[in-house]
Amino acid sequence: MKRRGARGFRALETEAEGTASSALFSPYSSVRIRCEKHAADTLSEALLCFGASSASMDEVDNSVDLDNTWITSIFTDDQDVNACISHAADSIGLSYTPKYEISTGKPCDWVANVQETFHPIEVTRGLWIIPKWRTPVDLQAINIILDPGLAFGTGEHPTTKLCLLLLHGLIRGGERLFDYGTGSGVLGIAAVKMGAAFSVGIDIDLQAIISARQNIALNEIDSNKMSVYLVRGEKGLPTRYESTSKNPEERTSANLELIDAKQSFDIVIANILLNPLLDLAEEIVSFARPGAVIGLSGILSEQVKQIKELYSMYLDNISISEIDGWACLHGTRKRIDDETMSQPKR
Ligand SMILES: C[S@@+](CC[C@H](N)C(=O)[O-])C[C@H]1O[C@@H](n2cnc3c(N)ncnc32)[C@H](O)[C@@H]1O
Repeated sequence: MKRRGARGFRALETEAEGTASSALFSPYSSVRIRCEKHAADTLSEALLCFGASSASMDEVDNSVDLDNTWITSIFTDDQDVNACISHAADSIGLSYTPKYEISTGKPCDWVANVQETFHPIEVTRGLWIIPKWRTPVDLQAINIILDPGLAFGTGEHPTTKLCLLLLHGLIRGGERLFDYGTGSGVLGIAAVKMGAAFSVGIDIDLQAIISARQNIALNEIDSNKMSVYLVRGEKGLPTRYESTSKNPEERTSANLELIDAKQSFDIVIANILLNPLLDLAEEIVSFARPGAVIGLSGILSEQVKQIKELYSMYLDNISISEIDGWACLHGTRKRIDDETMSQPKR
C-alpha cells in the first residue's frame, strides 16, 4: 500500500469555545472506506464536511480492482458514521454507498498523532502557512498561523492553494472579500494579511466558525477587519446568517448586516464542493458587486465544464487554474442587467 498523505482533520470542540482536551482522549471509531481512486479526494473532502474528524488516503498498488483506494477516517463517539458516509457519497454524486468497515479505537491522543504530519507550507514566494505548533521559516514573509486541528483549511490541499494563489494575484490593498465556506478562515486571514480592507466569512458548520474565530485571534487580526457567521438553512441553502453571540438581538442584526452587504464585495471566493457550487450559484454571486472577481474551487478538473456552463451566465473573462487534478475557476461578475437571474436547471 502506498500512503498518499493525510487529507485533513478537525479536532473535537465543545459548543463553548476552546478545545476540549479531555475529549481528545475519548473513544473513537476508525473507518476504512474503499472507493475508486478518482473519487477518493472528493469523498475525503466530503467526509470532513459531514463530520469526520480526519480523512487520509492509502492507494492499493497494482490492484486490478477499480475501487483500489482506501480512505481511513476517524469519527468521534457522537457522530453517526453511517449517515455521514451516506451523505458524503451523495453530495459528490456517487451513485452507490462505498463499502466500509468500522473499528472502535482505544482512547488516545489521535489529534497529536495527526498534527505531527503538518509542517510549514510555502504557498508561493513570501506567503507561508505555519501550523500553530511550528516556527515560521521566514519572519519577513506573510505568515498565516493556523491551528488546522479544528476545521478544513490546513493549506495543504490543492483547492486551498489555488484560492490563495488567486487572492495573492488579486489583492492590491483595500479590497472587500467574501469567503463562502470559510472553514479554518485561512482565505480571509490571508486576504487581510495581504492588504484587503476586510473579510467576511460564512460556513454551515459551527466547528468551522469556532475554528475560524480562534485562527483570527491567533493571527491578531482586528475584529473590524474580519468576521465570520454561521449559516442556518435547509440542505445548505441559507435562510439566516448568525453571529455566534449569545445575545439574540446581536444574532438578528448580524443577519440583516449580511443581507445589506449583498452586491458590495470586490472579491467573492467559494472553495466548496461541486454540488453546493451548483446549488448556491445565485447566492454566491449575490455577494459580488458588478465587476467583482468571483473564484470557485473545490472541484476536480473534469467538473470544470459543469461549473463553467452555469456560471458563464454571471461571469465574464473566465479563467481556470489547476493543481494536481483540482481546479479553480474565476471570472468577473457581469453587470446585473446582463444576467438572467433565474436559476437554470442542472
Ligand atoms: C473545502 S472547505 C474550504 C475551507 C477553506 N475556505 C479553504 O479554502 O481551505 C469547505 C467549507 O465549506 C463549508 N460548506 C459546505 N457547504 C456549505 C454551504 N452550503 N454553505 C456554507 N458553507 C458550506 C464546509 O463546512 C467547509 O468548512
